[in-house]
Amino acid sequence: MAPGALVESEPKEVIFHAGKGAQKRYVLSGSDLKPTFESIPTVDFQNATSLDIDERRAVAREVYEAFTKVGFLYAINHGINKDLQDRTTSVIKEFFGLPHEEKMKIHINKSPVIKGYEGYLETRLDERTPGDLKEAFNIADDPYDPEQNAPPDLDLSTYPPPPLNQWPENPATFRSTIYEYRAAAQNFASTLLRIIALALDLPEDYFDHMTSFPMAGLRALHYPPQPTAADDAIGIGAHADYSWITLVNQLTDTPALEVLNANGHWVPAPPVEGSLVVNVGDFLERATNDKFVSTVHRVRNISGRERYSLAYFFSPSQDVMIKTVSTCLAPGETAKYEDVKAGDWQLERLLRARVNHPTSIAARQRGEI
Ligand SMILES: O=C(O)CCC(=O)C(=O)O
Ligand SMILES: [Fe+2]
Repeated sequence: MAPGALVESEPKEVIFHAGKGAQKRYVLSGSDLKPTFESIPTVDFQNATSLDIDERRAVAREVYEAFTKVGFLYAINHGINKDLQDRTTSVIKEFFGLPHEEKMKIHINKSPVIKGYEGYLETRLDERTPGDLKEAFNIADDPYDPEQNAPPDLDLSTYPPPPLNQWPENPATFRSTIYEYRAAAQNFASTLLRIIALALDLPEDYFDHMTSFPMAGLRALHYPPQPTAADDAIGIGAHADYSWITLVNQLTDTPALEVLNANGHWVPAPPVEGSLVVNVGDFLERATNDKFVSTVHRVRNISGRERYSLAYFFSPSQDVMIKTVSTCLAPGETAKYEDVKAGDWQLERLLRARVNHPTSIAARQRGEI
């Protein structure tokens, strides 16, 4: 290269998956730079359930700031205790350490709702890579799992016949521990829903109806170390979440999560002991007419160490209509999005992201995706 030639150290655009498919964001520099975040704020939820409304409102103001400007926050004092976190980390590590054939017994292709074990390179969010360098275990809302206490009047006709979730035989305490964690995460999500309602100037119980049998999924993840900074390697390609909110527990101290700011720069979100990463998903972005941002993120494990994490995706019950919240529209302003049924919208996105799954192939043949 000639002396003085420009060295392109960063790609000029970032490609990510959000909404209906691949989108682009330009990487800005110099005078093009916009005001945007450079770090992830921390919000203390100690007072989120205080008996004093002013204290609850103070938490809501911080959540409003974080969700409008960043779309991500670190939550502390979220109520998931260290003992449960340690036991959860331990069963997850043990599960991923099982022989491949053992994990394949519960492969997602055996579940009509794409739940169970998913191996390395099976998803590919970034088409420039061979696939996402991670393995995962997924569960979702499943009325046939007694631990989920489905309401007696739930319309089962919207669910395929059992089995939906698939559980490994080992470790023996895997299922009970994962359900214990799910209950704790759901508890915090319910608190958060009330704080979000306050932040949007709504009655605190405004979103409570969404939780009668929420689409609450858990996804345990294992990312092996990837070759340092290789462009064609990624743990999970850049994407926005199809959830209402996501709670990510970075189970170990391995940094790898990165969040995209408005300038197309990646801001690290390293593990902070005792915290959960909370991010806005596409449903909440839609309902707030883009006031809260469903921010793009990715996982790149260049630490040289194994990384484990556990994401809890909270979405409303299947039959809830996602409508624009009135307080998010200025007088005369119209909603950017049409109303959608939560279950239909989520399923479509799930199927699009798993092109080779039998349920996706069948939906494509019927022209549904
Ligand atoms: O592992 C993480 O930190 C994040 C995972 C994630 O973004 C996802 O599963 O949607
Ligand atoms: Fe995500």
